Amino acid sequence: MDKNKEAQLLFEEQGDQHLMSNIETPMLPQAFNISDEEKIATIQEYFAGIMETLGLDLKDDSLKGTPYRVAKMYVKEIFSGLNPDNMPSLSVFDNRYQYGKMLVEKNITFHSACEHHFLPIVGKAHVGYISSGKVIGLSKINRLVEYFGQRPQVQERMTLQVCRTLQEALQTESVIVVVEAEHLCISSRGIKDPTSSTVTLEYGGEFNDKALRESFLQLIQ
Ligand SMILES: Nc1nc2c(ncn2[C@@H]2O[C@H](COP(=O)(O)OP(=O)(O)OP(=O)(O)O)[C@@H](O)[C@H]2O)c(=O)[nH]1
Ligand SMILES: [Zn+2]
Repeated sequence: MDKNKEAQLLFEEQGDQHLMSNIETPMLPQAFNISDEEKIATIQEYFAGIMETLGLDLKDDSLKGTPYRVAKMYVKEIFSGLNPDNMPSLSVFDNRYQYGKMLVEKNITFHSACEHHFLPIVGKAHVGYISSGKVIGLSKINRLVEYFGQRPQVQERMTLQVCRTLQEALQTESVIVVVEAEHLCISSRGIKDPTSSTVTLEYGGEFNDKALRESFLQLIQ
């Protein structure tokens, strides 16, 4: 069956339920059994192939280290969020502060990469939550955004991943996440629009209330 037809039938059957439940980055199970060093060695080889195919002379002093440099950067830096070992530990503790209103961590700068073109996504995330008894170390929110950013991503999935993980850690549905970002695949190639940006949001619990959502949006302006 034609792929579009298949997707349409699935959508008619399940509404957007299947979209919401499928927020994990699609991964091969064997990926978790390969060490970082093995991944770097393999990627280095393939990347050298890409450079050679482009006609670059890998004997050149400036180019010869590039395959290793790129491989190390992929595994240890810009795609390090594919390795669950790098998931930040989210220190959550009891809310002893008697603080019951919304907490906002805003303007969290992050870098990611678009999974369609492997070009940078650069943006800011804004996160709010209302404690149901648990609070989280502030920097852990920034670390979580960074972790999910360090993967090939689509912005919609990243937004949901941050929101769901915080909801689980804080044991409350009352979390809101707004992500605004520039996609270099839009600004620097293809349509080459340097002024547009992409905004996504996800929320639950008390943020289903329009007035509360609006006061969050006002705070992040
Ligand atoms: N929904 C969504 N789309 C994205 C994201 N990042 C990039 N894209 C889009 O993914 C699409 C891939 O489209 P294709 O037609 O397969 O690729 P392409 O020929 O390079 O498309 P152009 O970018 O229009 O030149 C493009 O429209 C991108 O703008 C994202 O985070 N979310
Ligand atoms: Zn892209």
